[in-house]
Amino acid sequence: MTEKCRRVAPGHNLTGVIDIPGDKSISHRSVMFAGLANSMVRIKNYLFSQDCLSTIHCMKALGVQIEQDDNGVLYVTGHGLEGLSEPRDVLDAGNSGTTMRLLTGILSGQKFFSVLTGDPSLRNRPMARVIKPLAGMGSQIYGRDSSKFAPLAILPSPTGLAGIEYTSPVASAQIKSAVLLAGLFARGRTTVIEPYLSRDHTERMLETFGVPVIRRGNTVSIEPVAALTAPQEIEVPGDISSAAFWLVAAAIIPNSRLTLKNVGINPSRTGILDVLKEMGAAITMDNQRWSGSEPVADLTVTSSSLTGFSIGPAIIPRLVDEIPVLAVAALFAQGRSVIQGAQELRVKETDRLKAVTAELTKMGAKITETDDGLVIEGPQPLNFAVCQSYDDHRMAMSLAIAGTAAKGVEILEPDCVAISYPGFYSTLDAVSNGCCR
Ligand SMILES: O=C(O)C1=C[C@@H](OP(=O)(O)O)[C@@H](O)[C@H](O)C1
Ligand SMILES: C=C(OP(=O)(O)O)C(=O)O
Repeated sequence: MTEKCRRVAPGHNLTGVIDIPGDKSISHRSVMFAGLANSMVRIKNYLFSQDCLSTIHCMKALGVQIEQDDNGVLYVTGHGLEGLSEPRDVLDAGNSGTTMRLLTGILSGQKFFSVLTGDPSLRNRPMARVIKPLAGMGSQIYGRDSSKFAPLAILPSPTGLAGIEYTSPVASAQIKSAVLLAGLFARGRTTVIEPYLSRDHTERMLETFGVPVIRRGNTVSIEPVAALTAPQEIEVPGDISSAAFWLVAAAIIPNSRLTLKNVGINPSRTGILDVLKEMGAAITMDNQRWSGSEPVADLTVTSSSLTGFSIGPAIIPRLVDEIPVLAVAALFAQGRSVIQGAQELRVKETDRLKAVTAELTKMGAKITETDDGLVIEGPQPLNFAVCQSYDDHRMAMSLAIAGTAAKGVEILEPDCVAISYPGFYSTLDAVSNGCCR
């Protein structure tokens, strides 16, 4: 049953231990890569959220065998790099930009016709950013409005794909990954150069599947291989973007202490830890270990007094999805916080700069939207408000944390949290009542 609105009560001293659900980016990639290999891969801690279910559905429609056992372990059996088959229907990426853009890279290297679509939000997100480099490799992709938007029709390339050296104007792991995945089907070397390093899960997973990857700063190159060599098992680390809500909540709500288990701490994702620590947050890291090619740790955060921060374009790719909740942290910090270079937020599930400004203003925040960021004056007295999530999961969860830390909030269209974090509200209830373990 879908809820029209959800009331979140003010909370105090959040305590407990939270098992952080699997990383969304790595979950998508694990099923895509395993689907291009030719022996069964066991995937543990896969994120069964709506976005990652979209990836499973699309890969199944492309002929990959995917089964799940009662413990939530996935068993994925592909038929090799040339083993995908023409889907009998339109592929639906739902709300997931990652599914659509990465699949566009894979599909542009196939010898069959396919069409990719998504929900109204995804059909409004820019796709020319992947079509342009892929067309440069010889792929044939057509989209709505002069190939700016989905639905996308992908035809077999008459010439086959050729490697490219592509300098991306945007630091985007989705663009980089789409080009590298197409590179698996291309003649010669494929290179992507980014202005700043975006998350590098694709590079790490390429290596796990036996593809030699050459990396120098923000430049990455691969050569095609005859076949991917699959690991027997992938264990997906917990998602630091989901952990971020609890990091901020425990940092700003007095007398809180939360331990977050099994969080991915890949350096291309840990911008949120750097900024919170610079603000004065008390965060410790224990039990550092490896989960395959990805580093993980348990994080403990206790409440403390915070000060404002100032961040610019270099760190944005390392915390791009955490900016809405970082804006919430800024509401509780002494002094001004400034975020610059975050124009990419305008092309996410909704325009997140606009949405954060509009909704936190309703709660009494002093926040100004700039062309590429936000300026937030903290701390201000905050009030209860009815706020819109814009059906954007990160907006809904950020508003829930703001309401918990302030005087409560009523969130419209609250169910979208299931896009990346289906158990979010039950975990919030549990830590608010101190009964999370
Ligand atoms: O590659 C990925 O898994 C992702 C990359 C980021 O998008 P961009 O590549 O558009 O920056 C991020 O916002 C998204 O949630 C997941
Ligand atoms: C932007 C996001 O995801 P995607 O681009 O995959 O829709 C997100 O999870 O915040």
